[in-house]
Amino acid sequence: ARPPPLITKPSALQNLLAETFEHIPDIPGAPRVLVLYGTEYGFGKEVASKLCAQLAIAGFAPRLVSTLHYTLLDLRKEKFLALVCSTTGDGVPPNEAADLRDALVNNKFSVPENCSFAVLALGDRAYPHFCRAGVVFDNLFGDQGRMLERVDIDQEDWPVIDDWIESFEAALKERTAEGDDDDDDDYLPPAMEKYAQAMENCTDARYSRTQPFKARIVDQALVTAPRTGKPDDKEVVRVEFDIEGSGMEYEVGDAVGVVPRNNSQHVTRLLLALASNGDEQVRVSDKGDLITIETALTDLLDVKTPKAELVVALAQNCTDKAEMALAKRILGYDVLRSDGHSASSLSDWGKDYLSQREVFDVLGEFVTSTLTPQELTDLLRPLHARYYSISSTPITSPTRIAVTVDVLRYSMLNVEREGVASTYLKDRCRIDQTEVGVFVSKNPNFRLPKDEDKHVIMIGPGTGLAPFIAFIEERVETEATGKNWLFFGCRHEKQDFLYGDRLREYEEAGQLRLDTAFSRDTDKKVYVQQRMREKGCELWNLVEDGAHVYVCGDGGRMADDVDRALREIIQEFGDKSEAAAKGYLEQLVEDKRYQRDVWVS
Ligand SMILES: Cc1cc2nc3c(=O)[nH]c(=O)nc-3n(C[C@H](O)[C@H](O)[C@H](O)COP(=O)(O)O)c2cc1C
Repeated sequence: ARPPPLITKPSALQNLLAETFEHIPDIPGAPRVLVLYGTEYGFGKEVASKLCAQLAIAGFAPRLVSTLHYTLLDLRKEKFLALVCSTTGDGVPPNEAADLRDALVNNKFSVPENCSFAVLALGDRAYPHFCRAGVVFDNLFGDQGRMLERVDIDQEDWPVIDDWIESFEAALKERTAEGDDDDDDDYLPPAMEKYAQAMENCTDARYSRTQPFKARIVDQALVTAPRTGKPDDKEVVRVEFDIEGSGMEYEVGDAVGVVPRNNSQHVTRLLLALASNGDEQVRVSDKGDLITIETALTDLLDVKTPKAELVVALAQNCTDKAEMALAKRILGYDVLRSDGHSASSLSDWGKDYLSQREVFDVLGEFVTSTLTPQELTDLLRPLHARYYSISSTPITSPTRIAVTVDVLRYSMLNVEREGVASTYLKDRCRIDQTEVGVFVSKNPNFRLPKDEDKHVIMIGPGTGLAPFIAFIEERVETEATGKNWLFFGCRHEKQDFLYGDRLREYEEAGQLRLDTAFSRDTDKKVYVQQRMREKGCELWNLVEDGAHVYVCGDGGRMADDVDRALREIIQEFGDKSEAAAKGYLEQLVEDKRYQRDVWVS
């Protein structure tokens, strides 16, 4: 799992929407609502624009403003405020929202009592600090005016976003209805006409999850040794896409979004469970086209991860006592007497239970319950794009994008399971035959130094090596004079030393300093952070000499361990107190000399 969808070029529709609501006039009788957004890649603005459109239709006068252009003190004049804010970097607000956050902190300012606000936080669960920027704003705003609980959005989960928009609108209506008698229910801002027309005429030019570029697979090669059948086998594959003619551009450090397709065997078994032949027509969203259930299950829906709502629906029409009891245990309440429980609530036991099962397993537990194809469609999550760090450089491959994919296969409840996108790319795509939907996802917080004489220190165990193979290639191609130093780790040198030969060649040519930690080849387990500590003095000297430090890979233990090792090295060799070492590292982050691209697997 990786970084987010990039809106490479804002679509004509998006521009128009944004323009419309940036200049909306004050309209007598229409309550003003300030819609602030903080975005790095444009999704926040897209969501905020949609919110404005819905509010305008509902008779409000929304004003769309970037957090960059908003003066904190003006909040005293607002009655209603919605903030849509994404999280970027290593859990920080987008650049354009950083000043507003600082202003709130420095002035100890919270939203005044007379202003009702709500926060929609955008993020991605694959990151360790899920939706942290939205959480921070929600806390800083204080408790006085909060009209709705904050909602945290995982990737582009439009159904949840739409629900939030609906709740926000309902809360506004409730508040403006009280004592407001000049409400004009028929009011529609004149600009909406332009908007409606644009909706019809507009062709969306960007590449995104919903409109990816169809890229042919031109290479696919294993970069680990062939599998031996042992439980700790690793299987990593390099896949190359041809993006010629797409107009897409990328830089090293960027990621590519891959739109996967589900395994047809998994689709078939769900169709069998529904007693469907796959041809029934369904709509995946209210405004979506009619498509067959087979297409919906193959291309648009997550057929693995069950939601609580699925259990609720199955419990509502099952006829067996044991099944009802199971539902009650999973949900923590009896669906026939919901007692105010929300459809998405689960007991702790239920969370654990569902986390170990796929949709098909859950259907199998409720055999007396039947769902129609449309009902199941409504109960499944959208199929998300998966993001992979790019392992090629446009200097040598401007029309090809390579990714390094860890193929996910595991056993759960004694059944063999597999990841969606990784097995799609490895097992179900063919060189020169398959076209895969892709789009570039910019990552401006993970960039090589512009100055080629700066040193770079890269820490990337496992598939965390993926972007660094491109970093190194680019530095070699551009004949960068700064040093390149890589810390790599994996379990076994012979089995899973990705790109081992290539890295050794760079090392032998004097283009790379390589330190490796093969954790299971020795009696005592050894990891990259130990190698860093062993070389602490040299590492410190290079950092003092202006080196940029990069970490990529598992954001769980590895990223924390590496961070701790860096602080200890700064403390010991820089002769600093613990607090001073922490401050030194924070300054490196501020100066964009310590950049991390980490995810939770
Ligand atoms: C480099 C990078 C870092 C990110 N870091 C986080 C993070 O720490 N926490 C999180 O919840 N989401 C993170 N995301 C995901 C974005 O918040 C999410 O994709 C969001 O929809 C992007 O919205 P925007 O286009 O308005 O910036 C990150 C995305 C990128 C590209």
